Formats: sequence, structure tokens, C-alpha cells
Amino acid sequence: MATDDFVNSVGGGVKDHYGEDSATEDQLITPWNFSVASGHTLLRDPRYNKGLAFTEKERDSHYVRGLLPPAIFTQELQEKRLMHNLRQYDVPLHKYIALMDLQERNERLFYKILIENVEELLPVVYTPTVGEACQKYGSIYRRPQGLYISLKEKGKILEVLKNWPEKTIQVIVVTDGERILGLGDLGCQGMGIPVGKLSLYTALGGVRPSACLPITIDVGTNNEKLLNDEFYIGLRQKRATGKEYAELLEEFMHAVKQNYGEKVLVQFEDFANHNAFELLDKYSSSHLVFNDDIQGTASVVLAGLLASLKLIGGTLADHTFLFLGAGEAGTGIAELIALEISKQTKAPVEETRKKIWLVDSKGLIVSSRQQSLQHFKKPWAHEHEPVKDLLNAVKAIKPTVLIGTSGVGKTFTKEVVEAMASLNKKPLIFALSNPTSQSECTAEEAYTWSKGKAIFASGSPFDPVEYEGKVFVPGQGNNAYIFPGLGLGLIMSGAIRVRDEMLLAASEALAAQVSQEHYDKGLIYPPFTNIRKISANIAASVAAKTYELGEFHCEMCFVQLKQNFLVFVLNFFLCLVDRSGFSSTSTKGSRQIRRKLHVQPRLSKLPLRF
Ligand SMILES: NC(=O)C1=CN([C@@H]2O[C@H](COP(=O)(O)OP(=O)(O)OC[C@H]3O[C@@H](n4cnc5c(N)ncnc54)[C@H](OP(=O)(O)O)[C@@H]3O)[C@@H](O)[C@H]2O)C=CC1
Ligand SMILES: CC(=O)C(=O)O
Ligand SMILES: [Mg+2]
Repeated sequence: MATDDFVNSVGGGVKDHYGEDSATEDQLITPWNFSVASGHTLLRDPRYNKGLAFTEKERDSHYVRGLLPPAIFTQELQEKRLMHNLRQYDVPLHKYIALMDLQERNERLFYKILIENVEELLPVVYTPTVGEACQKYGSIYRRPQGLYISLKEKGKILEVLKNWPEKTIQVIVVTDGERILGLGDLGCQGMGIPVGKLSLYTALGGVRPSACLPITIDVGTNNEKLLNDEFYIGLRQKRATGKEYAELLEEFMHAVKQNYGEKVLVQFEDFANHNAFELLDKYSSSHLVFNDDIQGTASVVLAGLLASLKLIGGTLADHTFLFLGAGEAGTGIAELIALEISKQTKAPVEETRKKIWLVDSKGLIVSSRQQSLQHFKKPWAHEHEPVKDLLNAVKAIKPTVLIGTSGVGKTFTKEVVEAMASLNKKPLIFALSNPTSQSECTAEEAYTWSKGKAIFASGSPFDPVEYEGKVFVPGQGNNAYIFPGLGLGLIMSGAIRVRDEMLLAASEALAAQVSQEHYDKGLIYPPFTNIRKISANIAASVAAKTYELGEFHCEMCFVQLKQNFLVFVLNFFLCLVDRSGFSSTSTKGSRQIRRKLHVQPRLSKLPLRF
């Protein structure tokens, strides 16, 4: 090709003097062709960029000498600098933006600081700040952090999945943005939720970032404010429903299985309840799916209840439960409690449901409302006269446990909390709605209105409260305790279906990790500081349950299982320890044991250091 031809071969009348565009113009470049980055490109690649941590040798071998200032900072020093900078911001959203920028710049450093400062940073990358980030996602949008599948992609979803640079995906978190936390329909801007949840899969569970895929399905939004917002990043149309919606979701689920196989875990997140239950029901027999809002939340609350029995006494069956909110979270939790009581007492679940009552926006769910109830509320329509509001429901039902899953803040009023305190020596109160603005009450309100009697946990974090000279530490009843460990257990065991027994196993494993030291502080969940170890234990229990139920598909596991079940379980646990970033001695020790046993780890650990 003559030089002039070459220069002029680029379209749009712009001369390509440097040949930069010729490749894309003249030949098809598939985005899944990989090359090893070096030089300037390496510094722009968040997966391999090490900031100022490149050694002298690396600076030469990777062609980055001179592209960086001369100083070499260890990862620890970079962490110190970043945490110092983050702490200068007063506005949580600014911290969120700074952290997202870091994730885009230096992924390993992002995870290191998240892992090592989990209690401080969880409220930033997760609830409550992620809620505000989603509300303003269009304005703060920088780079795509996940895959957007809109109605425009109908008929080509498989091709869209193939555009994602990673081929080996283990977990997908998908939302359609219709019920983002308790903030309602945020359409395409719900993307912040799958991104946040998956960053916890890595930081809290140890799943490789490259194996995680955040997806937002955009079928429009009914949020007028967003539709009129010039910075809105989604489709500007009302939500598609019915056949159009179902077909897009069907194509998506089909493409996911075709592209990633049967063992990819799909976590449904923040769908509105009119779709959530149906999707879960439809795909739970053909895919490895679970709904975090229905099942993950149920599992974390059940764990809190099991642990709290040490403080409030009795067995689960001795208690009476009242919910404010009868949607995904409310009925999901209610059902898992009923299943656990049934498991413990051998009573049929139809019987054990009778100690569980729910209030929705129309009042107590009772049998006279049966005809007009959505299907997921029907099992909870017990015989009782109608009760219009929560306070009267508390007085009528006399619950020992009050659980808020309404998505509406300030609904546990002083009168409600006082009524709970007058009925119980130690009322157990969960205000689970997120973000903080939607919490049914604050920790301070729960402790002061109950005169220090309440045992309290909330969906979004609250600081400790001092009441009459005593410090009360509220727990965080959030599904973040469950989904990273549950997901890890499912992935590592090669599970192909999620079953209720696995959720129960996860709850029991979490509850077992609450120690006397925690109880002494009034806590019914262990602190998040130990979450990687907690997740590893949950994962081990879930995996064991998966094997027990035979709900897995893994040729290698199967051979090992046949050879020696115990050896395999030990190997599995050692893998978890490796992945949890424990001390090098334990890692070295576990490798030695594995060598002795002639078994191999099935997944490599997340590298925390360079
Ligand atoms: N802590 C955690 O880990 C989790 C917390 N959540 C939080 O729980 C909340 C609810 O989520 P989800 O269950 O999925 O939502 P849903 O929309 O499925 O359910 C909400 C329920 O609350 C009821 N409700 C709404 N307003 C009132 C009111 N003023 N009085 C009484 N009941 C009311 C609704 O009644 P009706 O049916 O009549 O409309 C519905 O039954 C959200 O804020 C979410 O962030 C969710 C998952 C996990
Ligand atoms: C925590 C969570 O999943 C929710 O609030 O929706
Ligand atoms: Mg959710």
C-alpha cells in the first residue's frame, strides 16, 4: 500500500498520519484479543498498574522508567497516603468517587484498602453512600464499570456478553434498577448496586475481581425526575413490562448459560417485587440463581435471630414475629424463619408460619384480605380481625421480635418502640430498610425509647450510642454478611442450584461466629473486621451442604469425593484459608499439608501483595 493511500485510507476525512486508526479501519480487531501491557499502557491498566510500587527492575523490564517519579512506594505506603486523602473529604459521595477512581486506576490497591479498612469503607462503597451515588450516577459517571443490556440489545445479548473483556465469569450481579435500596426506581443508574455488591464479593469473600460481572438491564424507567434529567444515562422511556420484559430477561438468562456455563452464579438484586419472585421461581430450576433481597436477607436475619436467642432466651419457636413490610425482604425472611422452626420442631411449615405476622401498606395481613393479596403474601394471611396500623398490630399480636422491611423511614415511632419495650424484657428490633434515610428508626431512637432494653440491628450502619452511661453497639443486619460467603461456597463447590438448606446452613454458620465478647456488647452479629474469615466459614458450610444435597457438578470434586471425602473437605477449607489473606505461615502450612495429601487448591488466592 502506498504511503499516501495509507494516510488517506482512514474515514471521516481525518488524515491518519501516525497510522493509529488504520488497524480498526482496515481490519477487524476483536476486543477479546489480549496483549500484555507494558509501558504507558500498563500504567493505564487498573488490573496491573501498581502506582508507585513498581520496583527499579520492573521499571526497566516493563518500559515504565521515566514515566513515573523516581520514588518507590510500597503498597502499604500507598494505602496510608490514600486513606489519609480519603479522610480529608467531609462529603461521603466524594469519598465514593475517590474510591471508584482508585478502582479504575489501581484495582489491587483498591481491594487492599477496602479489605484492611472494611468497617470504615463499607458505608462508602455500599449502603448508605452507594444509594446517593446511584441517584447521581449520571452526573458522576466516569467509565463503564459493568455491562449495560438495554432493550436496544434485544436479539444480540449473547454478542453483548462477548464484548465483556473477561471470559471466565463466576458471579454476575444483575439489576433492572426498579427498586434500588429503599430509593425506588433509579433505572439504569442502579448500576452502582451490582458494582458495589461485586466489590464485596472480592473484598469480603475473596472472589477474583476478574471473575465478577456487574450487569444492569435497562428496560426504561418510570422515574420522571430521571427521564427529565439531561445527565440520565439510560433509555429515556417508560419501563417495558409484560411480554417485552419477559422476553428480554429470557434471552439474557439463556445467553448467560450459553456463554458462561451452568455453574455461573447469577444474583438478582434490587428488582421490584412484581418481577423478583417470578424471576427467581422461573430460573431457580434451570440456573444457579439466588435473589439477595429475598434469600440473602432472609439468611442474615435468621442468623441474627439464632444468635440473639442467647440474649433474649427461648427457642425460635417460642417467639412471635411481626414485620412492617411484606415484600421481598419481609416475606423472604418470614419464610426462612418458618423453615428453620419447622426443621427444629419437625412441625409442618404451614403450622410454623402461624407465629409470623406481617403488616403492609394496608395494615395487618389477615385472612379477610386473602383474595386481594399478591401471591407471596397469601401464606401469611392468618385468622385475625383487620388491624390498620403498626402500633395497633404490635398491641394486638404482642410480638417479641419486630422487623422493619418497609423501605420507609421513621415508621418505628416512639409509641411503637415503647409498646415493644412494655411487652418484652429485651425486645429485638431490626430496622432493615436502606439507606439510612429509610431506616425504620435510628439506633439512638431504639435505645432511648426502649430505655436501653432493645437489642437492635439495622440495614445501614449506625454509630454506638451512649444511654444513661452505658454504650450500646448496634449490629448491622445486612445481607453483605451472607452473599459473599454463600456465593463463594456455591462457586467453589461447583453448585448448580441454590436450595433453602444452603441458606439455612449459611445462617447457622454466621450465627455460630458470634462470641461471648460480642454478646457482652449487645451484638448479635460478629463485627465486619473479621468478615473474610466469617465468609470462609460460611462458604465451607454452604459447600458441605451442597455436597450433602448432591447439588453440584464438578468432575474433579467428584473423583476426590469418591477417594476420600475428609481429605477433600480439608483441602477445601485450606483453600479458603489461603484465599482469606491470612498470614504467610498458615498459607505455607496449608500448602505443605496439601502436598502431603496430594491434593491441589482449585482456585488461586487473590493476590494482596506485589
Ligand atoms: N438490610 C438488608 O440486608 C436489606 C434491606 N432491604 C431493604 O428493605 C426495604 C424493602 O425492600 P423489599 O422488601 O425488597 O421491598 P418491597 O417493595 O418488595 O416491599 C416493601 C413492603 O413494604 C410495604 N410498605 C411500604 N410502605 C409502607 C408503609 N408506610 N407501611 C407499611 N408497609 C409499607 C409494602 O406494602 P405493599 O405491599 O402494600 O405495597 C411492601 O409490602 C428496602 O429499603 C431495602 O433497602 C432489602 C434487602 C436487604
Ligand atoms: C442491602 C440490600 O440488598 C438492599 O437494601 O436492597
Ligand atoms: Mg438489595
